[in-house]
Amino acid sequence: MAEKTKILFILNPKSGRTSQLNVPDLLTRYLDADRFKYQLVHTEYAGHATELARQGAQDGYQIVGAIGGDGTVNEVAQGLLDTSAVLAILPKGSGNGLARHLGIPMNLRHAIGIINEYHSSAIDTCKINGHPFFCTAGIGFDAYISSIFASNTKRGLQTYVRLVLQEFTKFKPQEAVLQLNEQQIKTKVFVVAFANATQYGNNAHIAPKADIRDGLLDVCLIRDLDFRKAINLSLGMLTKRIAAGSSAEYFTTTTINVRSEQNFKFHADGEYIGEASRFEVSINPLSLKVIHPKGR
Ligand SMILES: Nc1ncnc2c1ncn2[C@@H]1O[C@H](COP(=O)(O)OP(=O)(O)OP(=O)(O)O)[C@@H](O)[C@H]1O
Repeated sequence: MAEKTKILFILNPKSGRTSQLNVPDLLTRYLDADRFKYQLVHTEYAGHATELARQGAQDGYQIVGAIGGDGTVNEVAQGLLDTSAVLAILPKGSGNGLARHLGIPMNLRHAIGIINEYHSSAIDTCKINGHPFFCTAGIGFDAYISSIFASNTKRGLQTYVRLVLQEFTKFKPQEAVLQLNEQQIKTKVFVVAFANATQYGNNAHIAPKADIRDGLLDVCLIRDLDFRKAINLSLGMLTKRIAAGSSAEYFTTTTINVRSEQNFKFHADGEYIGEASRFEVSINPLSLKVIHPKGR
């Protein structure tokens, strides 16, 4: 009999839907026990998932599964960079941007079914000032919101929307210079989003044309926004029609540099990282293997 494939599942107990999900029970019932043997570990602090994933890959687990939201997926995926282990995602977060992009079902039973099929391929990975990201990163308003969100005791979509509405009028665009494709753009910046995947999570598609395997970053520049344009933009994100609107401009590139006189806050996969006045964002084509539904 063929040897079973070893999976290490890493669960973030603090992520998203904390409800009555009984992950051990779901894994026992629905993961194909003839094909896989697994171990389930819980994170104990922020950043722990990266250590666990790296150790798991070193210990010979062929698959390392992230059970959580984009923050957990980011941490696990970081630990798998430069290893041969394959990333699996069981979405349990509030946004689940990468899982949604890859067509992984939000229902955990069905997501386990995708692991059972074990169809995988490589995706691009990116870095912003050395911090890996796999879905989106950004400077400006989205990072400003993630910085407040990080210190909020309540998470979830409702909190996020409330913060956006509350903070929108307070936020002032800043001057910056963008350097990409031998082009220099000196402009006010409300948001610059760097997209590997199409969405922030929750089906908010900031870069509807982004292809996660094309070796290119999709850059979305929003110079300034009034309330009416912001509503249009939000609707555009949800209907994947943002590119047709006038508030957002799009570029594709392999590297982009941004500099400014003032600091910008920045995020990677929705997690607030800090502030800087210079940014280098780059892409490493097809550098991480991920399990996803066939054809995605
Ligand atoms: N045991 C832990 N205790 C406290 N924080 C943790 C723990 N494990 C992970 N974290 C942190 O929890 C944060 C949120 O995780 P995650 O992003 O997966 O959930 P989410 O915010 O609900 O989902 P999404 O990003 O999809 O909206 C991450 O910043 C991660 O570092």
